[in-house]
Amino acid sequence: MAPRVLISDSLSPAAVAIFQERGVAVDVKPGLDKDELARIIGDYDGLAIRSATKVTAKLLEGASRLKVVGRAGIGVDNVDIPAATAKGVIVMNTPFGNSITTAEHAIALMFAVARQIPAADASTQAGQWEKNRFMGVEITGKTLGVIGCGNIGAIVAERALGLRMRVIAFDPFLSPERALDLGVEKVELDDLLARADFITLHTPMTAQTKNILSAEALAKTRKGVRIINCARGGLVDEVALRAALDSGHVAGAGFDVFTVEPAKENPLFGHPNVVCTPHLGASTTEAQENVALQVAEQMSDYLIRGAITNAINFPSITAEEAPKLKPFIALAEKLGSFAGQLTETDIKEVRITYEGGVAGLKIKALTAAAIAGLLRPALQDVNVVSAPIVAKERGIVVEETTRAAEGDFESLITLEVVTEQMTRSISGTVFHDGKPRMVAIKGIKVDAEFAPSMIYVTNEDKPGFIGRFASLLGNAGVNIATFALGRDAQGGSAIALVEVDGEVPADVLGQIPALPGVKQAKALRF
Ligand SMILES: NC(=O)C1=CN([C@@H]2O[C@H](COP(=O)(O)OP(=O)(O)OC[C@H]3O[C@@H](n4cnc5c(N)ncnc54)[C@H](O)[C@@H]3O)[C@@H](O)[C@H]2O)C=CC1
Ligand SMILES: O=C(O)CCC(=O)C(=O)O
Repeated sequence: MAPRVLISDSLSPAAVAIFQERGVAVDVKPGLDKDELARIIGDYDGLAIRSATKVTAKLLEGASRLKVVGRAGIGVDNVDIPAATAKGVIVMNTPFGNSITTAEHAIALMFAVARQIPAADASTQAGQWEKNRFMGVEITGKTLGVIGCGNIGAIVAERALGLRMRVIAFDPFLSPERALDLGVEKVELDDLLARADFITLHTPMTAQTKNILSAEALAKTRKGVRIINCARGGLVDEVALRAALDSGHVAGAGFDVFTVEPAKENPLFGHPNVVCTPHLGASTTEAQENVALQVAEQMSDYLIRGAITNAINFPSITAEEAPKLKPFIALAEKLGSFAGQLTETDIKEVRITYEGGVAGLKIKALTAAAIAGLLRPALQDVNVVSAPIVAKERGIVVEETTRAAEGDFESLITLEVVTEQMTRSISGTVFHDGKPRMVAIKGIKVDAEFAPSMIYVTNEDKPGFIGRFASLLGNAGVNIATFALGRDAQGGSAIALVEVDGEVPADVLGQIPALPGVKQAKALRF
């Protein structure tokens, strides 16, 4: 069945065409209320949104088929990422498609505030011709303080330099080299507050940036400063800003984003030196076409081919990598599953070694698959997206090593699982037939495929075991499909991996350890 996507916000129609071209069924239902959306979300594999749809933990509860949320835009603060991750839903955005447009909006607001253009327009069109009321300021030669100098902040900085402004930037992650390249001066926040004639915000909304322009920070700004916010409501304390505007300390503000949106009322509304737009930063035909095309391409690539681009909660996998990675993802998950089915105590550490060709693939995705397989016998709901977080929450240390091929295999994955009692290890590879195989357990060589129903036996390498074991299964009507054996030395420790048809009855499994020399017998399912 073709994957099905719901577009729940206003997206350019270009997205629909892309989904359909790629074989994804698509329904367009912008403006649903949260109950209506909750009622139908269970029918969809993908959800394409802008900023209006709120993807909450509650909505995700009913999203039984959902695999991907695609944000046609940058900020994903309307998506509960931890809840999506816990549910195994990939969240992707389009990090560049609307940056130029949003930067241009910030510059537009800066001019609008500097020259009070909206108020002057309203007055002129009302026939008032108030030439003396509107005295602006030049921006040439003024200092622009950019808070957050990433994609959009950097474009704003470039444009502002072109307008002959001086640009200073506060961004803890801006390297001195990048600052030099851009021609901006990297400064501390207090320095920026003290020096800037205009301040423009371009950070995401995080615990660190929330209220970054608090009452206290606003008090450190220059008298006559003008503040532009095209990033997120809540970066600036709106009540404190209104007070600073009323007192005349802040000369003007241009706001596109508000703490509560849609903003039907707001402390800033009604002040003569405030210019507001209804979150229009990304609203140009060009940007909307860019983000709609990009999100539809990314979501289709994931749903049809397993390629992951611009995911917030999973490493990227290109369309070329996806088919190469797929059999190794299956291998990693099955190796994890083998160890997980045998492990009954708390896991302390997981070490995964990637040797040869597989070491050149996206090992983060492989590790996530191995951990998902490992934890699933204990936690049914864990999946490739949520596994790394679940492991972290449980204090499991995960160590990855990559190296050149050392043994007989072009590619080899070895998983070691450390518990209080023991370290368990299993190695596997993928042969040219694309099927994952176990090639060593506890360092003992074997050659076995993963089958739906298997029995794993560890025993002493003594004559007679195979006959007695086969008779026990035969007498119980359990048919052996394949039988793989391995041992570390003649008369030493041996293992058997036996594929059987159908489930192994519990009473039959219970009789195996009573056979002479048998140490352990476990039924495994893959
Ligand atoms: N008004 C609108 O319609 C739009 C708003 N946006 C908003 O703009 C924001 C920025 O977008 P991009 O530039 O593409 O993101 P980006 O990730 O490229 O840049 C964000 C920058 O903020 C910096 N930053 C993070 N924490 C900081 C802190 N505590 N102090 C100072 N700087 C900090 C980062 O180092 C980074 O350089 C988005 O998160 C989104 O919320 C984006 C597009 C449209
Ligand atoms: O989709 C929109 O109109 C808002 C864009 C935005 O805020 C973002 O991309 O972060």
